[in-house]
Amino acid sequence: MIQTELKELGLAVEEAVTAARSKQDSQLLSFTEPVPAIDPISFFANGFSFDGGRIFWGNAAGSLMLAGAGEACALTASGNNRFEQMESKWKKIIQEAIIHNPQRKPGTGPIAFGGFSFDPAKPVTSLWKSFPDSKLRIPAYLLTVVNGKHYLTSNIVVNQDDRSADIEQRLEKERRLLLSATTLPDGPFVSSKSEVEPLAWKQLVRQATETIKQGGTEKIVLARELRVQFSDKANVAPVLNALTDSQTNSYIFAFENGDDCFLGATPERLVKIEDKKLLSTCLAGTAPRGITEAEDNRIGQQLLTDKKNRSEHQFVVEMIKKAVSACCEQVRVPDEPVLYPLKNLQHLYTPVEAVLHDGYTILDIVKQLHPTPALGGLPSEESVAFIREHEHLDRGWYGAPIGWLDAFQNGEFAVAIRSALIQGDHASLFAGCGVVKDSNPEEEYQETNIKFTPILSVLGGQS
Ligand SMILES: C=C(O[C@H]1C=CC=C(C(=O)O)[C@@H]1O)C(=O)O
Ligand SMILES: [Mg+2]
Repeated sequence: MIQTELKELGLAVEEAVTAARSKQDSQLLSFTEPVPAIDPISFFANGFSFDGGRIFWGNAAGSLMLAGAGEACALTASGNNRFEQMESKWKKIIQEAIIHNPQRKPGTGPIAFGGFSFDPAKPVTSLWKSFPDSKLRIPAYLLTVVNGKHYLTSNIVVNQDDRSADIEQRLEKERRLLLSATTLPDGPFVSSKSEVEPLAWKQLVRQATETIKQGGTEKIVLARELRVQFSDKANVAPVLNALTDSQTNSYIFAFENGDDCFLGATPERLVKIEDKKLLSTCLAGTAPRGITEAEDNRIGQQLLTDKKNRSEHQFVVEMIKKAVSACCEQVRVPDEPVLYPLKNLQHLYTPVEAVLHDGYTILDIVKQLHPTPALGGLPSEESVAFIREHEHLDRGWYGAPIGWLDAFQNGEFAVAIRSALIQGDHASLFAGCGVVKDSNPEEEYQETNIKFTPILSVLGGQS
């Protein structure tokens, strides 16, 4: 990584042009500076015409928001060693980049933002055709809001025959557009919806419980799809706005790839790393919220002591604890879960804290953890094989890691659930649930219905 001294953007562009000419190859310049406050959703809305697509991230704590427009570079990787491929591609980009980022705040500078498919061994259908096994994008422009401060990072690929003055002119125009105030367009409205094969899905839950009872597998997470049609082409920015307003305690994410956009509001952190400190989350076991406080408390207390939900949860705790212990020291995991309340439902929640051993990166941890038994099952290989063979669904990026990493070994990935893939005037919504030996198909079906609610309601559908 070539770090430049504090300087003006124009001088940094000249330095990058000189570097491109001397190595006779393109040069990535990443320039970060503080900017006046702007709503990240307005920034996202302003970026609609930028090639490649837009990204959005709001962490569950509300302390970090990212909005990106355009694509400076894209990293893709496929197959079983996609995490390792990504790691080496990312390292190479960072090593060769010219980076001007004096304040080095997490989530600023050249970040790689994107996601992975749930299972690279499952054949891809036309539904997910524009989403590869994994893709991380360095956005052309990135707005980072960290602890209330706003930073703009411009990532520019400079070619050897570029002229500094032309680049500066283009940057000025695009930055002005992105940072201007805007009014959000109207959100989508659902004109019709259809559940994909609900009866066959309940039958599959029955089959999974039978398989579990025969031994060898203890938990299998099954998911299903709900398709919705909009009255018009859907605008994404107002959907993100509604998710941010309505889904507290959740990560709000969006990855737009060409004309398609995958977005959602997930409560499930996979891993966060900041200054070597690791946080992970065990989240599994579900109940609805009550209407009155008394009813809510009663449902919560029942959830905390319910045998079936506790077993669903415990499989996740044991697996995450083991995976984290392999790469970390000072691993701390409470003995008992607590409740994690969301707008429409509540979960059993156990946080995991640890300190990362030297030599490990966030992608190593993502590889170790994905899929946790909250999305795959236990044992992992057998449950994923069952899903691959029997589930009538192309999960695509649903249920898989989505997030970002920066050049300073910080990053955060969530598990992409409570999500939808928007494709013009229609969308597919996804929801799943942990099936254990005493799961009841009708109850699991109802659980997935509640899990559709947060995303369905912001898409303009009935809840
Ligand atoms: C698979 C999903 O939820 C997982 C996360 C939390 C609780 C779960 C459950 O109780 O079944 C699931 O394991 C989903 O929302 O699509
Ligand atoms: Mg469940």
